[in-house]
Amino acid sequence: MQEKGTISIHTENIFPIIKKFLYSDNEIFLRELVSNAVDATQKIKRLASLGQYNGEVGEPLVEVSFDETAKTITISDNGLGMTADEIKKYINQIAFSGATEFMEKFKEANDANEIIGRFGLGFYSAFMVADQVEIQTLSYQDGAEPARWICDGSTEFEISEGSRTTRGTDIILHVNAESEEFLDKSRLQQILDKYAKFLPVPIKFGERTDSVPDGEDEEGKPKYMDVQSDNIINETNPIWTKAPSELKDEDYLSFYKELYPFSEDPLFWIHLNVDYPFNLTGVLYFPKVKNDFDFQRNKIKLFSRQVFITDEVKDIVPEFLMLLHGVIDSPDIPLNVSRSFLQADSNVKKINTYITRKVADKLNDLFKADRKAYEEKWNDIGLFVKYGYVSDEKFSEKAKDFVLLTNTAKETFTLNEYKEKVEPVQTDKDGQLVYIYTNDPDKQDTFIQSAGKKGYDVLLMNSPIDNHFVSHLEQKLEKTSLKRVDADVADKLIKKDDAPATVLTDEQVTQVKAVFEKAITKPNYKVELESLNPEELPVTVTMDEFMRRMKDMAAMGGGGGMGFYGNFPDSYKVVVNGNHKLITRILETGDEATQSQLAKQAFDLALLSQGLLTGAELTEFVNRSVNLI
Ligand SMILES: Nc1ncnc2c1ncn2[C@@H]1O[C@H](COP(=O)(O)OP(=O)(O)OP(=O)(O)O)[C@@H](O)[C@H]1O
Repeated sequence: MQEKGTISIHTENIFPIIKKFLYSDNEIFLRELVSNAVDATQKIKRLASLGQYNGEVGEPLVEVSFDETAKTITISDNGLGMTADEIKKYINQIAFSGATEFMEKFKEANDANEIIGRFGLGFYSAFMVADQVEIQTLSYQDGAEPARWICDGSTEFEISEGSRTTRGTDIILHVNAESEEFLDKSRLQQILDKYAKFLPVPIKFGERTDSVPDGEDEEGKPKYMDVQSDNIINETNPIWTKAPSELKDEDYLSFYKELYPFSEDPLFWIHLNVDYPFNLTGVLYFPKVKNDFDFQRNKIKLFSRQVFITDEVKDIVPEFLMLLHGVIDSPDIPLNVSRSFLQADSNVKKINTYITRKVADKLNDLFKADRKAYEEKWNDIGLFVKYGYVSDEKFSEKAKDFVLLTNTAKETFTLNEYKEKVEPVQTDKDGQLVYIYTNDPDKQDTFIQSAGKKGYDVLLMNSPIDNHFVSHLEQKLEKTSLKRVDADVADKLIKKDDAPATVLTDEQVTQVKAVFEKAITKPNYKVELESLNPEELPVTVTMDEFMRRMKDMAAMGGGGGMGFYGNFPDSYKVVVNGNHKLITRILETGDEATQSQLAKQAFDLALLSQGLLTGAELTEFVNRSVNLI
């Protein structure tokens, strides 16, 4: 048997194009060829179970080997093999409808995966690294002859009698000059670790030597001997393929350690297992999250039938769950995913929804089953529960029952509990609930104390997500607004009817205002007299809640015209408590210098309590204080 022919595509120069285009991620040739080999061993098993093959199936095995001198890499399997006719059918007729279509489409393709996936060019990825590709194969079929196919990457091929004596296939790559990096043990090991670590069929790569006990020597000491065995690089039954009932916590933890050797133990995990309307298995872990968003991204590995595809799961896993670790395996996601595919695929959207639901259910279960343990974990999970609450409508719907609020006394509440707690005291005269929060309990301590005196509770909102969380709460909660504790003096944070009456006449108000305006030389500080509780501080410096939020958003790069606010200088309100006895003192001294000194001192004290007094102003304050005592 000897036959020469032309591969049936119409465009002569297609290989150079494939080669050039695919060059960037050429390591995937190994993934493609090993996957084909695995498929071949699984197919023979299936044929046997269907009664279409009566021979010995044996233990499936795929072997990857290389020869530095001959410059070859060989992928061998004991799968179903191919007859010469099958080679012609499956290998020669490239599995796409026509070269014209390919030529048309490749222009818009974004990456190699996209081309391979769309046109079924798995086998041909071999030409990314090889000048010449050879197949030696023997089919399982009765009376089959071994066949050999060789092709140099042009459209010319040759089929002849092969030399294989056992059922299965060898794919021999004659590695090209640019790809010699692959003729290296550790490089190949690395690629296999990446893509083949959890394949369902044993993958052999070289041999390993183990030292095993071998009785005792004359002196009674234990003896050891070296035993050679196949170096199997993969775990054929990783935990996500097993039923949760078969697994113990240790199994999940040790798998986690295997995936992320240097990480702390995860907080908990979710075993995913669904077969309708799409097929998906996996284990997602909740890591200990520090307050750094990006650092731990891309920790979820995506598999398709145990073949690693990518760790960029952006479109499959909801954005807010990108901090999770673990694996997802779905045969409904093709081996060669590309970004444009993922975005368009309806299964992907369903998977996304499913994962969101599972995560929400798990959190809800944890919360219900052991609230104390849940609260202890809140430090770590709070970040993504809040992230999910603000960014994902479906999640938010469920999370409203287990998202927690923490106050400055470190007590935690659900949204409902908190509402009940503060409703009696923190409802304003129009029936609007006002939640008060701090984002910096040290800096805002004076304000927190004042709010406390009025019986107000202060929430802690000092994580990176809290800016968004606050706005979102305001949208979600009925008749509720949130104010930072320093947005106004405590008396005015929540508008009530019982404001203390002013003791000053209009004329006195004007007089005091003038004193302060003269004493305060800083720009953008606007003086206002208010009639507050006499116990309150004589002067308080505040920044309007709305203005501050706009500026915060502008600082975080928020779009929608926020940049406009960023250009405003900070502007503050200087609230002078007209009912404080200091004001009476100011009015009583006729001496302008003393008036100014008292006003300055009170103003600086207000700045000082908020950490706003620094540099030369601070020195001046200290000197003035020394003079006063
Ligand atoms: N090791 C092998 N043993 C038996 N048949 C094989 C082997 N490798 C390839 N084949 C045959 O060649 C065909 C074409 O392989 P190729 O990798 O190009 O495409 P595919 O596996 O069908 O799709 P994909 O693009 O997903 O890899 C396979 O479907 C299979 O029939």
